[in-house]
Amino acid sequence: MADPLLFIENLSAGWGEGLVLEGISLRVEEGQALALLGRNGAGKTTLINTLMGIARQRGGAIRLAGTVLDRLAPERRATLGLGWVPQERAVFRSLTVAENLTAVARPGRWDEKAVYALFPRLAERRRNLGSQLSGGEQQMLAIGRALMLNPRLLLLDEPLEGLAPVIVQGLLFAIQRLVRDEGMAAILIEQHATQILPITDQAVILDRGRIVAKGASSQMLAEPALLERHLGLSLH
Ligand SMILES: Nc1ncnc2c1ncn2[C@@H]1O[C@H](COP(=O)(O)OP(=O)(O)OP(=O)(O)O)[C@@H](O)[C@H]1O
Repeated sequence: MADPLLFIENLSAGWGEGLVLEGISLRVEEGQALALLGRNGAGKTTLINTLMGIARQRGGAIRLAGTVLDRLAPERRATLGLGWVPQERAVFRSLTVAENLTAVARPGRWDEKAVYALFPRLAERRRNLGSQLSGGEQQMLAIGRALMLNPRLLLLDEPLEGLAPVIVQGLLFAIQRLVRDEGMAAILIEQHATQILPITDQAVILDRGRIVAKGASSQMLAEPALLERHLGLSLH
């Protein structure tokens, strides 16, 4: 059988000597979007940071399209196809929007024009500096910049955090276009399960560093008791 796009088996990882994640196994196929859910401190960011080679992998295996990532530097993982949008967005504040995008460009389907088509707001702001953007615009730019790398798998760490509801709706719509219409494979971290489950294919819930539930996103949406138990959500 062909390798999945992302294959994680029995992964344990943490920071320094501390272990945060244990026994994590999951896979993401080409064109699939995975929701990574869990309460504060469950280990979601640690998992993404382990994929990027920033948190420390202690055991298990990570493969991207068959290539073992385990000991590779973050830059190498980006070159192999991981497009990471960290929680803090980290746009270049002293560069314009256009410069932020072209600074990291690699050839492929995603170029400046394609990013502006996905986020028309960025086209209007293309001559503005990173420091002049609103939180929502910065998030669009951070996603656009990751796309300019023409990644195989996009890793979005809480892209909706701290944004006004109207901005959240716009971003969700763009992310939906990306994963549904463009078939971009992605892992999306989100605190609010009900926002992200409708636009993803499968979901994983982490609790205290372990996977406590896994399945089709549609199935999870249909099980409010499960979400309530693991996420403390009330959907009524
Ligand atoms: N950069 C870091 N250095 C050291 N420890 C960290 C770091 N980032 C996270 N941790 C620790 O890892 C554990 C899991 O946190 P993590 O941020 O992965 O959870 P999370 O599910 O992403 O939560 P949140 O939604 O609050 O970001 C916590 O105990 C946290 O203190």
